Amino acid sequence: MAGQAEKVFVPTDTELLQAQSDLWRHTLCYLTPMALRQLATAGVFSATDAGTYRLNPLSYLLVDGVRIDGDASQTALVRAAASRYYVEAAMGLADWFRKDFDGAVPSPFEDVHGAAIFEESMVLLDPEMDQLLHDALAAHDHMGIGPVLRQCRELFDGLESLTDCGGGDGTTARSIVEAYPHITCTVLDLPKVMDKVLPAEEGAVKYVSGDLFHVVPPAQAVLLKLVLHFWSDEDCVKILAQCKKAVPPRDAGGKVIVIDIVLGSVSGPMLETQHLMDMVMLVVTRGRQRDEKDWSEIFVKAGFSGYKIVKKLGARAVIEVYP
Ligand SMILES: C[S@@+](CC[C@H](N)C(=O)[O-])C[C@H]1O[C@@H](n2cnc3c(N)ncnc32)[C@H](O)[C@@H]1O
Repeated sequence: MAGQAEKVFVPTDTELLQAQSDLWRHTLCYLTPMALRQLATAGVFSATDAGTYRLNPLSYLLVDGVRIDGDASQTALVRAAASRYYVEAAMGLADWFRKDFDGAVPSPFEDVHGAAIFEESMVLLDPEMDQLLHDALAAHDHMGIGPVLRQCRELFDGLESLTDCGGGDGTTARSIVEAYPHITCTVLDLPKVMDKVLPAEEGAVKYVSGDLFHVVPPAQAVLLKLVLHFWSDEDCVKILAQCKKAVPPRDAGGKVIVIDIVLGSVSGPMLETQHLMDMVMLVVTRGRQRDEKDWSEIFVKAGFSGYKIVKKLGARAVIEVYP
């Protein structure tokens, strides 16, 4: 209150010592990957009583060729996200915030490097990095459908057909058909992706080359797995509106299945992961991660009548959205 001396915050000795230790840890965390002992302390490896180190579930994901529901190695993702391209783009964030852009706002990545990830400009800038980005995307995307198939059976029960929108090389669709052979699956992706898939991969899954902003092949359900976080809210509404046109009414079993992060659905270190994933979308794309309110708003704007968070799976969630 005005006129009264402001109460000065005085931490206890315990708080002070904890704060100092935490500050050192945050400041020096760039050294963590540089020593086995540090990696073990951070939980990347497990230390044994014999003074050796062994793999744990986290480091197992860094073993080349490791297979869990298909290729599970996340090495490419780590190498891409820790590359100088990502770090320099993140360092450019402060300048990017202060700039006035004419027209479409580029991501900090585009602003710093003059190229956008997954676009032709990246191939021209650095073909090796472009390949690493694609490998990282595949590693990121391939992990995750197994738990959905095992833990969300109700999503697929009674489902006759599904379009995997932005379904990449069809890894997810093939896993769905293998687990639920009665489902007719179609994959929609850009011509440049489909050109590499077709015709070799034609089989139980149908592949369609197209643009999800224009038309989505009709099915009882449309799947958007790790697609919407790449796009702005405005673009998400456009994509979802196309998906809505592709599915029948709710009472005929029509639905859109969204698999993405719901910010705030978890706590502790996993919440920190969600927030870092939000930051990385800000740095390298024009998209973002969303909390439940954000999701709800774009579903309403796209004309859907309701939604249900079916399951939280790690940092991500599975949402059913009803026409
Ligand atoms: C992050 S990946 C997700 C891949 C896949 N859903 C998965 O989880 O394995 C996004 C996908 O959307 C595709 N995509 C991007 N823009 C698209 C568009 N306009 N029309 C169709 N697909 C598009 C990309 O080629 C890419 O395969």
